[in-house]
Amino acid sequence: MTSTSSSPVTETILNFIDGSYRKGSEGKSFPNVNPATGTAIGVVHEASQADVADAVAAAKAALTGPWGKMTTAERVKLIAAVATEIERRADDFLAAEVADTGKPRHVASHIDIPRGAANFRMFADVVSTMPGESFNTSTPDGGQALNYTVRKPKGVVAVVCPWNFPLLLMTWKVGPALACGNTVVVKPSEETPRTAALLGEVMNAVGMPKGVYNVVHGFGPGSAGEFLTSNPDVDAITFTGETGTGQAIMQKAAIGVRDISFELGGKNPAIVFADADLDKAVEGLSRSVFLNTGQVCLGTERVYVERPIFDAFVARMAAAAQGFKPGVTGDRAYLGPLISAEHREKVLGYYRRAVEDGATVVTGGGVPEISGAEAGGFFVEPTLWIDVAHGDTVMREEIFGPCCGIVPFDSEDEVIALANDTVYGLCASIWTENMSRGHRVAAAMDVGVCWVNSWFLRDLRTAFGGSGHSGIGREGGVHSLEFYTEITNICVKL
Ligand SMILES: NC(=O)C1=CN([C@@H]2O[C@H](COP(=O)(O)OP(=O)(O)OC[C@H]3O[C@@H](n4cnc5c(N)ncnc54)[C@H](O)[C@@H]3O)[C@@H](O)[C@H]2O)C=CC1
Ligand SMILES: O=C(O)/C=C/C=C(\O)C(=O)O
Repeated sequence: MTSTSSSPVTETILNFIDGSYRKGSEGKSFPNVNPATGTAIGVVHEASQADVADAVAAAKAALTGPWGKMTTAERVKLIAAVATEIERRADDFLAAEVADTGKPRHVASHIDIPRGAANFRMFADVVSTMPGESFNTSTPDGGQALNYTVRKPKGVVAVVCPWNFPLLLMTWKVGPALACGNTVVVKPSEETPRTAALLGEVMNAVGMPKGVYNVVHGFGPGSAGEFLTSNPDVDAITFTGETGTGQAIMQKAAIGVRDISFELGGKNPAIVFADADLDKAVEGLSRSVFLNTGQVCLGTERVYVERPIFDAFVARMAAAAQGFKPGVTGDRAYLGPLISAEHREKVLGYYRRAVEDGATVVTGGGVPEISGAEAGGFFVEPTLWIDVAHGDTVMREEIFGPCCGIVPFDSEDEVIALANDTVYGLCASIWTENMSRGHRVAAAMDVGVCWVNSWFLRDLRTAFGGSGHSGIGREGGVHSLEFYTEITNICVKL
């Protein structure tokens, strides 16, 4: 990405290494495709192994340069300036994110871009107010010792990102990493390279020292992702994406015993009790199934509904689903495309599989008829299934599309067992007007995050992450400090 243009849509997208934009040293590039039209709209310069090594070396050197010598107050001021600059350039970030993902502008302008800024501002606050820990300790000779901790940055952090909320998920990691004094090398998804590249301009504009923030473009295996995660000068790896990719990265992290933080896939359940406020439940769950065209790790793909309201709920959800309009850009009800032709093929494979396994399609189930510029986009219909069995593939595997299976249940114990019977453990939502039940069932969910009568309601200070195949570790607020800092305990004999 050039540092001067304000029209990112047609730009060449470059790596950002040691404060400068660079082509890949091996001359390789790949197209950047707009998923809403299926057309190439840019060229991304792929980083070679040598480029990735340069980025890591720049990040390592920056740790002992002006960045490493800053006080916390100076560092936090710079981080807050990054947030302000993202806000000032919100239109550029919005254009870049919409071009890469095809998502509705109102989604990117209300979720992706503001969170990009908030992730820096919140972690600047957390680090400024970070308390230390101390203990007075009795010693064997009848005296006293004082134990206290100091936190230090871990070093060079590799940040490997997905394509569904590119700026949001990248800054969710870069914000705390920098606030804690680390340096980063970011590997954005090959599908969505623009906002990570654009953030380099922001870093230079606020005076971030060179080498603190670096971006390398490319793919996973045999490309920038693998080059980065296997570089021995990377001290820690934070990753959001597919569970299988997490396993591959974990193997690389084992060499050199590097720390990892993983936020992986999910097969998130929702439980709707008969006493739920149906309006609230349908509004919340249609958002959780269809927002971002279902490409949300927190999205709901299994809905359990208490039998007395099952038919009414299904009818209301079908009406809500039909309100999402794939391909109708500019309409408030616009349902964006899936990220790529390949991902659409994967989702359509699940659509076919559901029917083969005996599901009844309540609505959707295929590819919408679209004319005009969006005819080549990677759209699918919002889809709901009933008559799905617990063991069906579409009820067990993460699909990452705008679809879910809806299943009736008869008792609280039964539904808790069904909801928890998965290898994943990212999130759940419970819908009931009986708050004792809400608290009780929420606590029984084997997940990292459980919402009651809401979904994706985020307070950035809270612990965020998943258990089982959904991840390792928690980020958010002070929890991020556990991953992005190393503690030295100092024991002073008094
Ligand atoms: N937040 C989530 O839970 C997400 C889940 N997914 C799921 O994952 C599926 C595949 O999507 P992808 O974009 O291919 O996800 P992915 O997990 O393969 O890719 C995420 C990031 O990891 C990088 N990567 C891939 N393999 C790597 C390796 N061996 N070493 C280092 N880096 C590597 C990619 O280049 C990208 O930057 C989707 O169909 C969807 O079901 C995708 C994105 C986000
Ligand atoms: O709010 C967040 O921090 C994260 C939201 C979404 C995801 O993590 C995801 O879809 O991967």
